[in-house]
Amino acid sequence: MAGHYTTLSFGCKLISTCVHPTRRRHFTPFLPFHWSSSLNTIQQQTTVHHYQSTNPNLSHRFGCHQSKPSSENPTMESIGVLMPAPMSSYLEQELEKRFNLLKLWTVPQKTQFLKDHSGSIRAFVGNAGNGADAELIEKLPKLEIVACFSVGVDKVDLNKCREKGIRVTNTPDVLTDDVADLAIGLTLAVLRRLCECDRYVRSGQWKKGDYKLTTKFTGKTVGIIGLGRIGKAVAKRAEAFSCPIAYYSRTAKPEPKYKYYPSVVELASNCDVLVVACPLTEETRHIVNREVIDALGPKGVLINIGRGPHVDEAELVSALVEGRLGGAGLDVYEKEPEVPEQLFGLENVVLLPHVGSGTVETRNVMADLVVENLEAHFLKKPLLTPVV
Ligand SMILES: O=CC(=O)O
Repeated sequence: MAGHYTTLSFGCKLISTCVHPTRRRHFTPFLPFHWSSSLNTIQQQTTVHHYQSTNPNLSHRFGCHQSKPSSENPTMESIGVLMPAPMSSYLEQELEKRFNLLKLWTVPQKTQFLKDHSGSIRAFVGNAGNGADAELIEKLPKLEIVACFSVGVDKVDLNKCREKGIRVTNTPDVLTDDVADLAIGLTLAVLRRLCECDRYVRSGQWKKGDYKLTTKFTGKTVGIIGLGRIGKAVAKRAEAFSCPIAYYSRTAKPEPKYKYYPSVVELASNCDVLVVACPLTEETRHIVNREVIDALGPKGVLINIGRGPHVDEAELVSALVEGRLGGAGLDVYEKEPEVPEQLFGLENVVLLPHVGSGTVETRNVMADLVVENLEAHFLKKPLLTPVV
């Protein structure tokens, strides 16, 4: 390792992946002037997203009143908003207040239902697992906007949307902290065997002897693929654990504290934690392949909080089973909710059910953002977080 990295040597390597919205800016529209001064004060103490929310919890926190929803926009009630699967009861409730919410999962004859309502469906709400592919988009001739209840838009056919002039929004920023927190949580869980220790206590094994020694996190080198919002948030947290930070991205960033590597293999060879903080695209599919896994080696740990297809899962499984990789903390998988069963018996692996942004607080703010993007669109105002 170059520079200050050369002085450090560790008994363990870590790789982490996460998704991030590379092209999104911090959004500040609709911020009333009187908020600005209170936000400035709050920002000195904590991370605050400049986002005017109808979420009463946030309104209370920011000392401002809740904005009025649908009553001001009665014409919106006839707009059909299609939701393919349950995502958040709060989101459903807020959409139902404003629009004609059509819950596809509640109807048995889905094809007929889509035909019957294709004349009124002008919006689609997707999430990480439920997107709008070309086939669905073709079935909805009146579709104007796809609002994703997720930061990742890999399940939406963006080209088709561009071609048809359909707008697309996502929920960046508001989930960054949770996803980055989870990356650190998974890292600690794998290195310190937190889940295995918990099982040890619950099964009564502690009475027969102490748990074995584990691996220290503080000071390990964390490598990040893609230094976007989530990548930077992971880096910031890892810095608090005195971890040197290294990263890969298409071009070097003005982050002199962090060591840049021009390839993922080089990064994996030179770090203990590798964070793939890039969106899932054709370019980043299987960005963690056999070569990267081998470069990480038997003391390395892969943490994936991005998308399953960032990693060649078959290669990952065989590397873990054969002991060619030190461990893995996974929140995402190639064919969710299917998880390779070969991983179930491995104590150096921690498996989560895609819960990166899954806190009540964050999901409610994400829901507000979905609703406000839809409202902005139908009121012909600028979208808060446009992708297309
Ligand atoms: O995976 C979750 C998201 O993209 O928000």
